[in-house]
Amino acid sequence: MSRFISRCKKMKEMTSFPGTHMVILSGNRRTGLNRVQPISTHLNHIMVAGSSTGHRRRESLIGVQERYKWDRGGSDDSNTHNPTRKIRAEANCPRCTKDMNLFFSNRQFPSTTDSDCGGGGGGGGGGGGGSNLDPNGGGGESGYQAVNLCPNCKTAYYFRPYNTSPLQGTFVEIGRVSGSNNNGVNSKLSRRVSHGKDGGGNSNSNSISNSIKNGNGGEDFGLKGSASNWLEVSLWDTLRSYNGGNNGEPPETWPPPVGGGGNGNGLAVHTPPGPPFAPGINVIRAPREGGSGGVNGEKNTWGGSNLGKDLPTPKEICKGLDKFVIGQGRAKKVLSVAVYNHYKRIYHATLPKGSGLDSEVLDDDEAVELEKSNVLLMGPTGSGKTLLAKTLARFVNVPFVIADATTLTQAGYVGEDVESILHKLLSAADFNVAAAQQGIIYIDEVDKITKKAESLNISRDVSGEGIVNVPEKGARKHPRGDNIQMDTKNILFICGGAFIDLEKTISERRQDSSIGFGAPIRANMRSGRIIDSAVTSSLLESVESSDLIAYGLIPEFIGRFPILVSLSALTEEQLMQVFTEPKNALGKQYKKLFSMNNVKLHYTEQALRLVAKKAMAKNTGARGLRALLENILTDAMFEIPDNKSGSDRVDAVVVDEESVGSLNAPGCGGKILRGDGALEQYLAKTKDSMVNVEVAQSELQERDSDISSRAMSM
Ligand SMILES: Nc1ncnc2c1ncn2[C@@H]1O[C@H](COP(=O)(O)OP(=O)(O)OP(=O)(O)O)[C@@H](O)[C@H]1O
Repeated sequence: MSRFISRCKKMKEMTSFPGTHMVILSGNRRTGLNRVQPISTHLNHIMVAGSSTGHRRRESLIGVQERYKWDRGGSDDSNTHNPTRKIRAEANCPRCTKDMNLFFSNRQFPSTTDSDCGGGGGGGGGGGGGSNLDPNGGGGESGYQAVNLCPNCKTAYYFRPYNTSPLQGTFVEIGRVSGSNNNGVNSKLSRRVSHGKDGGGNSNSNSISNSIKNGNGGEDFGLKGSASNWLEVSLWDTLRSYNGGNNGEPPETWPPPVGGGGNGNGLAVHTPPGPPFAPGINVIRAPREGGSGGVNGEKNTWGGSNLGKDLPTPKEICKGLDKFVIGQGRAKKVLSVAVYNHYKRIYHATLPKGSGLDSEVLDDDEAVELEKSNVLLMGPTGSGKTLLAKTLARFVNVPFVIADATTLTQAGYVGEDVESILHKLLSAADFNVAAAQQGIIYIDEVDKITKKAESLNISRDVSGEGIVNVPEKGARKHPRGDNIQMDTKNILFICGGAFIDLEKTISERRQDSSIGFGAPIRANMRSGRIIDSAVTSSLLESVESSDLIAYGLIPEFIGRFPILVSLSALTEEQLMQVFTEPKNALGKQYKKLFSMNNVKLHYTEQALRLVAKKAMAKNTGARGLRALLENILTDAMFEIPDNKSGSDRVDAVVVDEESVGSLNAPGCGGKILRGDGALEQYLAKTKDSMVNVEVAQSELQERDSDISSRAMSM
């Protein structure tokens, strides 16, 4: 019981942490020390230097200036009509979310929103950098005045603000520093950006600045004017256009959005990969190296709430699922809505209140906090629970991992624990913490752990809310190792289980309906007869939390899963469809495998039906199909790689009824056809024999009718 409770509580813990992901700063200009309202783990704290409004403010900021040794560039604090404020914000790195200092000046802020903004402008050093980067000696037009380097993941950014309250702007990722030189931008980075003219000062930084400015054939595409269009690249539109000829399903590998990579400007425009950035914050990613993966080989485009308004609608998601999953119409619908709502909720939480950006939300609703809705899938083995969860993750382009509830342990036991599952998720996200924090974790076999519950031993506070420290190296106990903090608030948990005989528990609850539905089921149960699968499905559709508690799951755990979805066992017809129809159909997979040896693979319809019947008899659903097919084809797969020629060459492998055998006995396996044109000859022959069978049958019918008419006339 204790281990079970503990496991459940861990899951509960993981599903309940709150967290903040906002990237918007709100400044309080009157104090001169702008602090972020409690909204951001990404931009935590802001300080402003240089002011036109009084000594108190200036004094309070001197310390800040000295502390960070800001280069004042071309600004003149005494020029009260044209002041430039230099700003340091404590932020979280858009890539790894760890703390970093963000330096910039206000000189690019629009005057309408910031009346004391003016010309001039210098820059500050960021992270490990620290120099005036304005190529025009501090008064240039680029708007990039400082390199900000994340001390943790060594990613270098420019930050270009365009509004102060709330602070909004653009992170421009310059690249990532490899090696151990943290003192600014190292040679790798400088090589990548070395096209610019040297404006003096720190040469690396200057060339970075200039390369961004001049990267597009010397034109300043530097995030003014056209930049806003440039930044409004829609990931989903990109996806759609990318998939123009691909029927709208998600790509195997997500493409860099339009404008990235090869557009000549040396930068890829990406929706940020991780934290749910509000519309006011953009991230422009550095170009990929080698054409795939991120700068360090990692995937650098993630979706989730970053899709914003381009998040596919439930109908679009459902339509996409249809391409991969046979049947399960109701489950697809419920899941599409759940996933859509999940990421919509995260996206809306990032919108600055009262900014007008969240205009769809009525004022009265602003105080309403939306809770996460994790999903519990109930259905027999091989009905598509895991497949649905995996395909959903693919559609919204978030990292996905599968864990097994039976191996979930409390710390100290052998097996997986919360930290290792989260580490897996991090790994699936290429260690992009922010992306992992929006990933999907599928926990299989949650029904199995109920029976193992032994005694109550709670090692963690069940209502515990906070951040999970995930050891960087993935080991569970890693006292001296570095930890990566992960907030589980926005991780979507989908749990699955077969819940064998749950229908009986449901039917017991419904026993008050002594006439109609409940009665025949109880009669069946009393007589020990198997409940018809259609009746089972209907019962499971009416499952309630109380049924699951009666079944053995603990209430606290069930409480975390407001969305209950049942899946039905696939019918024979649907199992046949699984062979041929889905995008990644089993039949197609084996055909591909054989084609790699230049061998054709042919299944007859009767053979597939027989395989489906066998899977039904074994109660393994679609999961059993692969094992059956594998058995049938093993000998052929053993044979075909030995390359032969002429009449010995394997032309094709045919799977017919004989290959499959009978319900209880194996068949002879795939038939190997040798020699050129062997398959055509086989098909012609079987067509002939099928025609012959049809002729024989019609002759038989004629004879029968002849006999009956003769009988009538007698
Ligand atoms: N509805 C379906 N449509 C298409 N393929 C399916 C479907 N259900 C299962 N499959 C196939 O069967 C395999 C196993 O399915 P899946 O892992 O999703 O089953 P499950 O319901 O999660 O089973 P288990 O409870 O045993 O984990 C998948 O790889 C998939 O190819």
